Amino acid sequence: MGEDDHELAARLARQAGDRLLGLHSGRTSEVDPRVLGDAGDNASHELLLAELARTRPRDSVLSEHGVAGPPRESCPRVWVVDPLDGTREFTEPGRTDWAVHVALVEDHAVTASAVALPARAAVLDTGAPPRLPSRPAGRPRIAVSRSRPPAFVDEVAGALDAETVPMGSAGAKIAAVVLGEVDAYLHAGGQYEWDSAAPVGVARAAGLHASRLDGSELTYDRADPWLPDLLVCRPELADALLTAVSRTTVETRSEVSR
Ligand SMILES: Nc1ncnc2c1ncn2[C@@H]1O[C@H](COP(=O)(O)O)[C@@H](OP(=O)(O)O)[C@H]1O
Repeated sequence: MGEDDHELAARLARQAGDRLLGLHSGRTSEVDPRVLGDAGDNASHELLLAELARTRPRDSVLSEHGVAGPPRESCPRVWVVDPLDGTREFTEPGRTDWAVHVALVEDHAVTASAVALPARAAVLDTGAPPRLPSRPAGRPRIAVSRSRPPAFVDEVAGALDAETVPMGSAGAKIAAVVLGEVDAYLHAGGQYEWDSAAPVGVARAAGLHASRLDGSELTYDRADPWLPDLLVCRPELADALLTAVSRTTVETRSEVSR
């Protein structure tokens, strides 16, 4: 029997990650970060699209950098991929908070996915999700964007006496929750389906809570891929975090600001 969808997602995320690491090893200090970031986005995107066309020719693909395969509207299986999440961090020497996302979406839900963290030599996938470690004693830790931390998070952190942990890449932040390095990831103000589909699939498979900030379902493969806010956290913190978010006075959503 050939690879199942979980195995395929994991293999493609790993291979794309290896290709990205290869670009790092050929780097010289003179390389313009924007050129390196674009080279990474393109190389990973091309690898993922070529392999998906070869192994799943009847499926549709929605990538941050383009679409492929049959039209999404008529296709029951859609791969939602982010070839390089955390492009900025990828270009900064020594950082490990960047990722490759590969997710299969059926009926608006993620049914198989993988997140590669190439600089940590790790791939998390829905076929063999990691076991959530028990939470260490101490204040809760909330991962937030290092470049665009949402203003309301300080209010939420205050309500839970939590500390915030700035980090790049939605995939790296959700992986940090899955691996027990932080307890939650909060985001608002803008994102697209490819930023969260694969890591949310892995988080759910590992038993974590994942939702919009109002507690509603995260749904994928919609006509408009804009998906501006989310909460991923340990299940025991979900009620407290959703309540704290609902009580914030700072604007939590900016659906019009893309
Ligand atoms: N306000 C916003 N609008 C659109 N995309 C956003 C955004 N804030 C974060 N993102 C995207 O979400 C991903 C993680 O962001 P962050 O590191 O700030 O947490 C990044 O994806 P890419 O690196 O694939 O572009 C970033 O572009």
